[in-house]
Amino acid sequence: MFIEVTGLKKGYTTGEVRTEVLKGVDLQLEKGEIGVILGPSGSGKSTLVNIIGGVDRSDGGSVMVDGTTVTSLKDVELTEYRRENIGFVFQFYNLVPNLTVGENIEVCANISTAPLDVDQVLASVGLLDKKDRFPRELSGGEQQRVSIARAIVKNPKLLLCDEPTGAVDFETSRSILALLQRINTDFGTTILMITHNTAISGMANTVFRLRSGAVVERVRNKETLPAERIEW
Ligand SMILES: Nc1ncnc2c1ncn2[C@@H]1O[C@H](COP(=O)(O)OP(=O)(O)OP(=O)(O)O)[C@@H](O)[C@H]1O
Repeated sequence: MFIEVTGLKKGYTTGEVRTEVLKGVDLQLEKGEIGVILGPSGSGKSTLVNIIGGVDRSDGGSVMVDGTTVTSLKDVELTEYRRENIGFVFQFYNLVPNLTVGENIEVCANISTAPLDVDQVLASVGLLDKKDRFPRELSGGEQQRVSIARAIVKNPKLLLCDEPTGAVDFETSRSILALLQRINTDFGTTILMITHNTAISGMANTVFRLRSGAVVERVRNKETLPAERIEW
């Protein structure tokens, strides 16, 4: 199993109030698959994905990714794990405003041990002609494609997407999802994606429904839907 989350727990203490956010989450995903996490606001989706990606720590349980027990890593090892293996895509693109499109991607390529070619990655997201533009000169959908290029230039094993289509319209969403599907096929990248949109679950191999900090439903799709055929 490529991702194996077992009994994962996480809580936060604010003042004197303790909130248990993840109450024993189990989740498995095979290598090269697409997993979708659905769930209401506050159910713990981002917290779960942040722990899998090594940006947050759990209180209990374990996360294994490609044979590495992420939950046992020391801080320095966790940074290396994240840098070498994980690409992140967020709802709001988090591009550096005073760097060009090309430079935004090069920054990530430069800290990776085996990066892909920047121009090749830009071409694969259809933005080679925008390489010298600044993020503010691009549409929302184009900025999201830059942020996807930035995430994949280091050729990550795992791409974690937190509401990647949350800020764009229907047509742009479909093209972003089609791009993610193509990355999954072309590079064999395993993708775990958070969304509010149940229509997107058709493109997943496995759909996990999170409620109040636990996976309450797990659905395996026999066939996955091409993003172009998703409707909502
Ligand atoms: N650093 C933090 N300190 C305190 N509470 C936090 C922290 N991070 C998250 N929480 C709380 O944990 C709960 C789950 O948050 P999380 O962001 O994981 O949910 P989510 O399912 O991704 O929600 P959304 O769909 O709204 O993004 C929320 O109630 C949130 O307020």
